[in-house]
Amino acid sequence: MSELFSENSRNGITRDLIEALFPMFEEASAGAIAVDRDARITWINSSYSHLLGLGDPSAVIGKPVRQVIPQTRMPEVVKTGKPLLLDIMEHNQQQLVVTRLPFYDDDGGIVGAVAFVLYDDLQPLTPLVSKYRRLHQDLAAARKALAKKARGTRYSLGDFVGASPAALEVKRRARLAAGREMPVLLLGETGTGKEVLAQAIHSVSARAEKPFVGVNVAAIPDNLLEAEFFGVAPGAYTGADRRTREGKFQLANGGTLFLDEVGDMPLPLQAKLLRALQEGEIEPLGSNKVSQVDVRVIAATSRNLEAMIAEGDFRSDLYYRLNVLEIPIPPLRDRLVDLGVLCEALLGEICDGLDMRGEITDAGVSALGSYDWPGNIRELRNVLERALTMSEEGGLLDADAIFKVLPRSGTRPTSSLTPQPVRPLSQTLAEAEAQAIEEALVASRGNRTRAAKLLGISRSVLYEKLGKMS
Ligand SMILES: Nc1ncnc2c1ncn2[C@@H]1O[C@H](COP(=O)(O)OP(=O)(O)OP(=O)(O)O)[C@@H](O)[C@H]1O
Repeated sequence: MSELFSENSRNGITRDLIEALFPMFEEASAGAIAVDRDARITWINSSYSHLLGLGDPSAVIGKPVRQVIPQTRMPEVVKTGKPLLLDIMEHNQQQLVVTRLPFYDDDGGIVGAVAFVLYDDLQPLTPLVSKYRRLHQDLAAARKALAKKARGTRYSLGDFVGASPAALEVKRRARLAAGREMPVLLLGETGTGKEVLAQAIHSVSARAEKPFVGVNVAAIPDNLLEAEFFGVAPGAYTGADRRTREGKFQLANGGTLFLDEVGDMPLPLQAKLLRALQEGEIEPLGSNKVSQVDVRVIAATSRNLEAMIAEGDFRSDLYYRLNVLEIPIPPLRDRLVDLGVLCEALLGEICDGLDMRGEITDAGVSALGSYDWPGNIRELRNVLERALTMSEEGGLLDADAIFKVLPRSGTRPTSSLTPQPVRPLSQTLAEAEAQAIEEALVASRGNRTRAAKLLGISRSVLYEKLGKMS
């Protein structure tokens, strides 16, 4: 401590208080350092010198702090006299959360500055930051939903983002579907935007002012599905409500019923659904009265219904009834050219209502293109959200930021249930290395200097490795 405050700056009650508090801060932090008014190191504690990987801490005393910690902003604090209360600093590829405070002599002149490393690992903060962002997103989504409440939908056709020929074809068919009353079948992997599209079709159809009701068949236990779809008559079974419970068909009357994951519907219910669609009438559970409903059905599935029909798991008559207009939605990996516009739209959504910007560089977009996106746009959104949470560049995502959060595998993850043959370690390592190099080259658009930098190796080592790979 004696080295920290000079003799003439140690007077006064404030100074005493600071001196009393200092050991507590120092102990609670992951490291502390002080500089004089010329930003030269006057003191560094052992935990910080250990964290920075310095051999002998006394060897750095008197040195300009930038010489030892290139990214530090202590010179700025000494110069402006303004504290930097929470800052993220990178040192040797490690992110540190730092607080820097100036200190003054009794005449108000700046004597130097002190810094505390509050966290030497951002990981513990991730849940907090994510939670904060999620709350803001929920708020923004709730506001958006309220604005669209009259329509009962959150999405319109403009929300299905994409300018590739495949995406434009999807939108063309959706517009066609909106203008007609026929049933629509949306086919696509998980996260490709089936629900976005179903809501969009409804919101530009003649039924737009009527309810849009969605039901995910896969999410409801089989024994509850019938009640969920067709409702329950009062006292239908022991313990049933005395009042009528409306099913999704009644709730959607006049509007659109979106049947998500229709391929997961058990066969007995398929028969009842077919009747409801053919006759336009439903029979609530425990009732012997049928009632008329006017519902337009949009169904969706990620399963191969034709294969299910061949196996006897899906009724072909129901399939033909649902599949009057089919809209196949391509997986993201088949329309990678849309990555740029999708990122722009998703980053805008993620940052909506937050005091931050979210942007991605061209190299960041190329890095995203090296992955095959089994979870499609939902997964893309999650990756961007994670990258923003971890980003240090004020929300600008470059290839480094993307690779930090992108799942390692460039191909679909193989099922853990499928035992993989054990191979020599050298072979596995060589493959992993080749993949990392490929990813770096994709991210750098073939620029080898940049690729080497991304990989943290010299250009010559990269050339040597490329030579061995070819
Ligand atoms: N074309 C798109 N443009 C913009 N955002 C999209 C697009 N497709 C999907 N999304 C976003 O991806 C997420 C998943 O979309 P959605 O729920 O519609 O997918 P889904 O195909 O219905 O998935 P699942 O089959 O798992 O229910 C949502 O956050 C949605 O906003």
